[in-house]
Amino acid sequence: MIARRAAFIAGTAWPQAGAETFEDRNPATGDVLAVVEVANSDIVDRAVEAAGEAQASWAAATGAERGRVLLRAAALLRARLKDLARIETLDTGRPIQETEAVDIVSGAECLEYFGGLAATIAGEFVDLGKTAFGYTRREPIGVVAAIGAWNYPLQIACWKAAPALACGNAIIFKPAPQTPLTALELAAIFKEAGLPDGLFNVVNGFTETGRLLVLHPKIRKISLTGSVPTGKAVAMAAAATLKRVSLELGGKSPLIVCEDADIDSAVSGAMLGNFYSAGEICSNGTRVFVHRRVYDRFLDAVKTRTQRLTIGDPLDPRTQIGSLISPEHMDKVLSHIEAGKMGGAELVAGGNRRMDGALGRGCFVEPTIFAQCSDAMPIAQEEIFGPVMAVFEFDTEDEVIARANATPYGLSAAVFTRDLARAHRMIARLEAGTCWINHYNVTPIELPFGGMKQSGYGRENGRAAIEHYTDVKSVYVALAPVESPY
Ligand SMILES: NC(=O)C1=CN([C@@H]2O[C@H](COP(=O)(O)OP(=O)(O)OC[C@H]3O[C@@H](n4cnc5c(N)ncnc54)[C@H](O)[C@@H]3O)[C@@H](O)[C@H]2O)C=CC1
Repeated sequence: MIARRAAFIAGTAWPQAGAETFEDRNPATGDVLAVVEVANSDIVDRAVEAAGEAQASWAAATGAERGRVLLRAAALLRARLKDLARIETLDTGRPIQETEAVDIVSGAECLEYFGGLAATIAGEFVDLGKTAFGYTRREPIGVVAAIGAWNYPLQIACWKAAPALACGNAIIFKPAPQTPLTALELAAIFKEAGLPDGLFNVVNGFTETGRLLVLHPKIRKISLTGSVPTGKAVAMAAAATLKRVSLELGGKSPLIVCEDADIDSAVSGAMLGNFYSAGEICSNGTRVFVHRRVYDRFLDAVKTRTQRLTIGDPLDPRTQIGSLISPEHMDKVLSHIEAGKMGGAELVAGGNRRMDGALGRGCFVEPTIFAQCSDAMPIAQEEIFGPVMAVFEFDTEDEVIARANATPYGLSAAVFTRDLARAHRMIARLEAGTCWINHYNVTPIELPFGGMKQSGYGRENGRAAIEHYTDVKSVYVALAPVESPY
């Protein structure tokens, strides 16, 4: 029997009589995994009410008390890693070798990091001379809502919930409709870890449910992971109530391979930055700029290693490239590949949907490399969010920096070189919020993550996240009688 999944509010499943529903499918097979209730305005109101009721006493708890709950939740995530990774693989189509190695671990690390940090969240003392001093308090914002994308559902839920809860807020999370399952598992884990009811709620649905959250007068902040057009719509709608907004959006990031780079490492970085999760990663380095002197060597190596990748059943531990998220998304990716073929780029590897055997039931696309790309081609400008690498030649440092920055996005960038002075010089000139030197797509929780330009604003992870989940209250304390002209 296919499970029916309701919202999770005030510590319990919250079914809704007569609710509109949608089917959540495994994209690798087309099988229905669950029937999910769409949260309407009554459900969203109920979630906001539950969150508001719970938040005051959570804010009054000490940071250490809040941190202990997050640490217990992290331990439960680690204990259930295999089960959670399996659910994530069924829901996203991503290989089990990825979900077991990254998703659940990253979620647990985030809860551990902010669990540890919770007791250190503090304001500052300000000396104002003999007659006064001041201090600031870092106070929770109140009820916050977070809206997720479908590529890393559990990780996104943890990256938003951990700092929000550590700072004393209550949170309402809306997963992407393609991947509703693991947020509900996380809700159950929080409850088991002792998180008071009402502090972590889950509502499901599409754009309309998201809009209800963004417009709700009692929600004080929105954190979105999604596409650039959604980010703009959310920022505009949030202006009606002047909500605070954090946006983690898309990108078309540059990965630069200098002539003195370790080419094997650069190839590994470019493959990680284009084919991991079948390319469904916002920070991917989809524009690979290679110095003319090492261009052929790089291209030969990346072609050979890409053609060896194993496409297959996401549940098979040997599979390296799984299914894309949905037939609609696959069609979009395939049309970008067609545009690449028609637009004059040289197809070096891949370029097709895989239909053999059981793969025909899913959304499997070969890892694809285009070479001899020019900056004006659509595949060089549009975010594809699939396994498509575009390779460009360059001659000079100034030239490649200008070309790398010539995009409305600014999420990530990387430089591969053995000359560390050059690496730092180039990184300082690149317009991107998250950068790597001689690596790609590693995102340790300790480092802030986020974008510049149209890739969004606000930061997740690191101490920087605390600023985005707290308000600052300034307090002036007089130590002498009030001097007044009246
Ligand atoms: N920078 C980052 O951290 C990441 C960014 N992304 C970006 O996300 C995109 C892919 O994810 P999708 O789920 O297709 O993005 P999307 O923008 O279509 O949807 C994201 C979420 O927003 C909700 N939503 C859509 N319209 C809304 C509205 N008007 N008001 C409120 N909520 C709304 C959706 O239901 C979903 O939960 C890519 O462009 C990718 O670059 C994905 C992962 C990480």
